[in-house]
Amino acid sequence: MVITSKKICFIGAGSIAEAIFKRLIEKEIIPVQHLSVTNQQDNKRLHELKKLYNIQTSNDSIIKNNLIKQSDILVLAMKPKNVEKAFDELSPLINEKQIIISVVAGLTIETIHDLLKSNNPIVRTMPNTSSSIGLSATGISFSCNVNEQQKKLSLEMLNAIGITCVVPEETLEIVTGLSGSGPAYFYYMMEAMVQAGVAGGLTEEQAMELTKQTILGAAHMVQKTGDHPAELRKKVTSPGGTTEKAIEALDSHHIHDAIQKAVKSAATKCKEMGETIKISSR
Ligand SMILES: NC(=O)C1=CN([C@@H]2O[C@H](COP(=O)(O)OP(=O)(O)OC[C@H]3O[C@@H](n4cnc5c(N)ncnc54)[C@H](O)[C@@H]3O)[C@@H](O)[C@H]2O)C=CC1
Ligand SMILES: O=C(O)[C@@H]1CCC=N1
Repeated sequence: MVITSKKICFIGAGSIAEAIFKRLIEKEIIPVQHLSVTNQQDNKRLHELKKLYNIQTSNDSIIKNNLIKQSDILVLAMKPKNVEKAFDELSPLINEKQIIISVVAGLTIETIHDLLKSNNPIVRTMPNTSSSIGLSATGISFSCNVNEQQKKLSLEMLNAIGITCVVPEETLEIVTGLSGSGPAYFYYMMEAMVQAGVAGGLTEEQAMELTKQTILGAAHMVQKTGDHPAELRKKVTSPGGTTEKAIEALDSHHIHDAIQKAVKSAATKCKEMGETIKISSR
C-alpha cells in the first residue's frame, strides 16, 4: 500500500492546508484527482484553489459529504475555535478505517476521539508553513491504535513536506512553540535586519538579499558542519570586534531570554487552546 493510491481530503482550506497539499501535488506524492479540499463556507477561496491546483473542492453539502466519506485520509486543518462545529459535521460521515491527521494546534488525540465519537487512528502533527517547499520541521504523535501500515502511510505523506520527528504527545505544545510558530521568529528578525540595513543606507533590495543569504548560510553551516550554534557563533565573534558589540547589545536587551519566553508563550497558548476545546466539548 502506497500513499499515491490513497484519497486525501483536507477539512479546512487555509494557509497550512495549502502549504501541505501544494507540496504533495508538486512532488506528485498524491495525484490531484485523489486530493480534495473543503472548508466551512468560503466558496471564493475554494474556487481560487481549484483554479490554481485543479483539486476537487465543493461546499455543496452532498458533494462535500461524499468527498469526506470516500477519503482514506482526512487532514484536519481548521482553527481550534472552529473544531467543534467542524467535528459535528464530520462525526456522522467518518468510518473507523479512515486515518485522521490533525494539524490543529493544541487539539489532543483524546479530544479528537471524544468529539468524533470514534476510535479512528489519529496522527497528531505540528508542521510549519515551509511545508510548501518541502522544508517543514514536523512533530508527530500517533494514537496507540495506529498500526504499522498506517504509520508508514502517514510518514510517507509527512516526509514529503520536510523532516519529521516522532515525539511523545505531551511535547507537541513545545514543538508548536519551537518549530510550528518558529518560521515567524526568523521572519521577524529578518524584518528588523532589513530595516537596520536600510537605515544605514542600503536599498531595501540590497538589505533583503544580504539578510536572506546570511540566514540561509547560517542554517546551512549548522547543518553541514554539525557544529553547535554556540561554536559557530564563537568563530564569527572576533575578540574586541564588531560581533562582540552586537551580541552585547542583544544581551543588554535580554534577547536570549526573550526568545525562550517567546517559544514558551506559544507553547502555553497552544496548551490553553487545546484545553478550551476540551472544556467546551463537555
Ligand atoms: N499557519 C501555520 O503556520 C500553522 C497552522 N497550524 C494549525 O492549522 C490550523 C489552520 O491554521 P491556518 O491554516 O493558519 O488557518 P486559516 O484561518 O488560514 O484556515 C482555516 C481554514 O479552516 C476553515 N474552516 C473554518 N471552520 C471550518 C469548519 N467548520 N469546517 C471546515 N473548515 C473550516 C476556514 O474556512 C479556513 O479555510 C490551525 O488549527 C493551526 O493551529 C499548524 C501548523 C502551522
Ligand atoms: O499561530 C498559530 O496558532 C499557528 C500554530 C503554529 C503556527 N501557526
